[in-house]
Amino acid sequence: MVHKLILVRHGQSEWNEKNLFTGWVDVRLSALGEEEAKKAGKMLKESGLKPDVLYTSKLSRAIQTADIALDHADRLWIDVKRDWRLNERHYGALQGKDKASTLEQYGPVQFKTWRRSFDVPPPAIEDSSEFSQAHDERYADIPADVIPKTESLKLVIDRLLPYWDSDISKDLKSGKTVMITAHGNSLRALVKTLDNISDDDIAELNIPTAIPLVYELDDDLKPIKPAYYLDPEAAAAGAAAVAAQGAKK
Ligand SMILES: O=C(O)[C@@H](CO)OP(=O)(O)O
Repeated sequence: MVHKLILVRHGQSEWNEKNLFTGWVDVRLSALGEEEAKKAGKMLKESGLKPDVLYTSKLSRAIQTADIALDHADRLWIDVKRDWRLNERHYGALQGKDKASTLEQYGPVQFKTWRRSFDVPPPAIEDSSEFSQAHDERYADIPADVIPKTESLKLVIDRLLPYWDSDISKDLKSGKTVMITAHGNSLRALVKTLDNISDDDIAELNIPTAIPLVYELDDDLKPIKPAYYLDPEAAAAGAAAVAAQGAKK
């Protein structure tokens, strides 16, 4: 049996537009992001893919993207599961900082290490920071010492894979088409695992906003062919724009 998995990064957020490190800060979609989500829904509908269940993070930009896209795909009614383990990578003390100024201040090597290295997390955020999630009620059921104060991609994989095993993979194996709307780095964590990408090579992988990425998986949930974007040209341009983000003012 072929198991279908659709990954969608949220549309452009207000902080993507402003070029700020975001992580767990709960910003909403920009007007462009809402448009991108609509397009994603239309692409889904045209493709004939029919998600049966939706997984999202606990962050509004992923939730909004899913709602808009599913509405335009006539699938707004499907079951939904939200979990913090699909959240964006926690960006630590970088949350709220301008990417271009950070690149200028720390230089390209440190900047890329913080953004794209596999296992180097940025400095931790203080609980007193206005951009900390230490007291955010949506995480009230998570033990305080489990709520991250910063994360590397490796730490994202460590928190995401148990959820993949306990929930997402079960729905896939039962024959459901699963759609996940999440974030640039939480999706990089998943793609790294599904495609078995090395710790070094993952640095060069960027996920564009709101273009569905489709996996066809075997019974062991291994890809039976390379995953494909529903709009490959737009995806390549979008991924290049993400890679170049720090350079923008
Ligand atoms: O700021 C962030 O949370 C992420 C995604 O928008 O940025 P980056 O692509 O720099 O990891």
